Order: sequence, then structure tokens, then C-alpha cells
Amino acid sequence: MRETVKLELSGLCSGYGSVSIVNGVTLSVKSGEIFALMGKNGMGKTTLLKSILGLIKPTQGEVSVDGKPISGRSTAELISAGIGYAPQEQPLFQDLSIRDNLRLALRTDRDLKPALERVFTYFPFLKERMQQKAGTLSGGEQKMLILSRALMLKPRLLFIDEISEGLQPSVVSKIGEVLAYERDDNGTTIILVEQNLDFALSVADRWAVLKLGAIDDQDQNGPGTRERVLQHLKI
Ligand SMILES: Nc1ncnc2c1ncn2[C@@H]1O[C@H](COP(=O)(O)OP(=O)(O)OP(=O)(O)O)[C@@H](O)[C@H]1O
Repeated sequence: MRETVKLELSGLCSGYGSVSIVNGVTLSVKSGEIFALMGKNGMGKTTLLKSILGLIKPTQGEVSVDGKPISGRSTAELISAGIGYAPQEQPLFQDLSIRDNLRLALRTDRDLKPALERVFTYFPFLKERMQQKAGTLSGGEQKMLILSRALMLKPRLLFIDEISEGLQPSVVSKIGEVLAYERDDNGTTIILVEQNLDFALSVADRWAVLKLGAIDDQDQNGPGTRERVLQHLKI
């Protein structure tokens, strides 16, 4: 089993201009677990991910991986250090082929072949349609390509933002299988931001609910979890 990571957030705060969105998040994600981060729309889940990844500068607090602070490091440095990100918004080059979208995940072409083979075992359709432009893929195929691109670098820590949104159940369950395999066989630590409760709980080891930018509840995934989380998601 390769080395895995523990992610720790301590009193993390961030926002946009003078508007505070993430309000003091303290959280620990264990090595090699899938952690589901849930919450109603607009509660700050995406903002929290972006703050961890250096895409938004935190106003307070610390983020550490393997006990080492990563605050202040650029997103590019974090990705080189084995942190992967499958974002929710506009993440593909629509006019480029599947192959070029995947290739751009790597710094050099030296590791291209094994990285491609790895993602082809998860999603064989990518191999058959390498020259097809990303913009002509269906919504579900684009999501699989986004995830594959994040997996090209074999991340030790992977952040995934609402991958199941708008997908048909067969694609959602395929993605669930891939994430479980990444955790079980590669020891990847995965933070999954999700609105789809059933999907999140089908793969998560632990979970938290974010409310107005703070952790409202968290626990192991087990009997009674679904009902407990549903209470938090009620309008
Ligand atoms: N670039 C931005 N500038 C200003 N405010 C923003 C920006 N992006 C998001 N917000 C606001 O921050 C709040 C939290 O948004 P965020 O996307 O983090 O929530 P979320 O929990 O991920 O919700 P969703 O499930 O809808 O994606 C919302 O009120 C949103 O309008």
C-alpha cells in the first residue's frame, strides 16, 4: 500500500471580498478514507474546497496534509505534490480531444502511457474515442473525463465536487466503483462534495454536513446516517 495522507483543517475561514462564506471549519480526514461533505445549496462546500486548494486565499486558519501546513502554497505546487481536483465548473477544454484533455494533466509526456492505461481500465470508452472533442461528449462522459483527468497524476488526496450532478444512475454507480477501487487498492484519500445523498453514503466512510460555512454535524457512515443527514438537508 502506498503512502496515504491525513488532511486537517483548523479554524479555516474564507470568502469573497468582505463576504465571509467559510466560518471556522475544523475537520480531520483520515488516511485512505472517503469523506462525504454535504449540505444544502450555497452553504459553502465549493468555497471550502477552493480555500483548501489555494484557489481562494483563506482569511484565517490552517490546512495541513500529513501534519505539514500547506496554506500559502500555489495550486500548481499542491497538484505536483499529489493532490487531485475534479472541479464542478467548466473544467474541460471543450475544443480539445479526449487525449489532449488527459495529456494536459501531466507535465511531460514521459508518464503519459501508463497514466492513460490506468484511466482506460476505469473508463474504456475513453480509449475508443481518444480523438473526439470533449465538447461533443455527453454530460456523463464529460464527468468521467473530468474524474479521469484528476486521476492521471495518481493523487494521494483527491477532491471531487458534485460529480454525480445530472448523471444517470448507471454512470453514478460506475463512478462509485472507481472511487471505492481508488480507496481500497491505491489508498487514495477522497473528499467528496455531494448533493446526492444515496451516492455519497454508498461509498463514504465518514461524513459531515456544512451549514452557513461551518460543520453542523459529522460522524461515521453507519445505520441511521441517511435519516440524520436528511434532517439537515430539509428545506
Ligand atoms: N465568485 C463568487 N463571488 C461571490 N460570491 C460567491 C462566489 N462564488 C460563490 N459565492 C457565494 O458563496 C456562497 C457559497 O457558495 P458555494 O458554491 O461555496 O456553496 P455550495 O455549498 O458549494 O453550493 P452549491 O451546492 O450550490 O454549489 C453562495 O452564497 C454563493 O452565492
